[in-house]
Amino acid sequence: MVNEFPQALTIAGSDSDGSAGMQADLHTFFVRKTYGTSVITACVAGNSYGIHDSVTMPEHFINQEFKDLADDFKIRAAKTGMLDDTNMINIVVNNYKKYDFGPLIVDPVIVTKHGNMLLKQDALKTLKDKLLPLATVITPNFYEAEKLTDKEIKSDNDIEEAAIKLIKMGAKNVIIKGKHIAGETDKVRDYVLLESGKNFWIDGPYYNTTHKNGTGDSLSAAITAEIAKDNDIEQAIRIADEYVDKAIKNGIEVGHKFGPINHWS
Ligand SMILES: Nc1ncnc2c1ncn2[C@@H]1O[C@H](COP(=O)(O)OP(=O)(O)OP(=O)(O)O)[C@@H](O)[C@H]1O
Ligand SMILES: Cc1ncc(COP(=O)(O)O)c(N)n1
Repeated sequence: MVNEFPQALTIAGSDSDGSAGMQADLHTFFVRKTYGTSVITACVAGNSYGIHDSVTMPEHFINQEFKDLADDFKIRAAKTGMLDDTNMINIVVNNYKKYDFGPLIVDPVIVTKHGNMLLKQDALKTLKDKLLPLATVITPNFYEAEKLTDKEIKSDNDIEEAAIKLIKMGAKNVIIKGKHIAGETDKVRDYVLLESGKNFWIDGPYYNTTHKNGTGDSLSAAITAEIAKDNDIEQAIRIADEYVDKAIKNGIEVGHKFGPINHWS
C-alpha cells in the first residue's frame, strides 16, 4: 500500500547546525506529517555560537530546483525563508509565478536572533514590492514588521496598525510575533489579522531559555504544513503556534550556546 502525504516546499537557506533555516523547516514538515521538498537559496556555515560564513546558490541552479520540483511533484503549499538579496528575491518571485506550488507563506527573514544579517539592506524594497503581495500569510517578527511598515512599534495598537498596513501592502493574512525580551516579560503575544477582517491575539508563556533558534522558521513551516493539509488559515496558525510553544518549552541539549527547539515534543 502507498500512503499519500501532502507535499510542502521550503525556499530557504540551509543552516549547517540544523537548528534554523531550511533544516528547521524540514524537521517541522516531517513532524507535521507533510512530505518536505526544498529549494536551497543559500548555505550558511555556523553552529550554536553563530554564523561564520555564507554562500548563495547560482541562478541557473535555483531555476533548475524549481523546474525539477514542478515537473514531478504536486506541492500544496510553499514558504520562503532566507533570500539574501534583490536578485534572489526576483529569481524566487519569477519561479513562484511560473509554477503552481499552492499558497505562499512568507517569513520575511532579515536578521537572526543573534544579529547575523540574512537579507541585504537594499533588498527590502523588492521584498515589499514583489514578494509581499504574493503572500497568503506573512509572518514578521516585531523587528521585521517595523522594517516592512517603516514605522516604530511601541504598543499593541501599533502592532494592530502595522498588520492593517501589511494587508494594504498586499499580504492576505498577517501574524506579527510580539516582542519578548528576557527580564522584560513573562508572556509572549502574537497578533493575527485575517483576510476576512477577523483579528485576535494568541498569548502564551515566555520561556527563559537559550534554546530557541529557528522558532520563526518553525512557526512559518508549521503554518505551511497545516495549509498543505487543507486546514483553514486560522486553524493552521493556531496549530503552528501551539507546536512552537511546546518545542520551546521542552528544549533539547544540542550545542554549547544557543540551541535548537525540540521538534519531537
Ligand atoms: N522565549 C520564548 N518563549 C515562548 N515563546 C516564544 C519564545 N520565543 C519565541 N516564541 C514564540 O515563537 C514563535 C516565533 O517567534 P519569534 O519572535 O522567535 O520569531 P522570529 O524572531 O521570526 O524567529 P527567528 O529568529 O527564528 O527567525 C512565536 O509564536 C513566539 O511567540
Ligand atoms: C539559513 C538561516 N539561518 C538562520 C535563520 C534564522 O535563525 P534564528 O532562528 O537563529 O534567528 C534563518 N531563517 N535561515
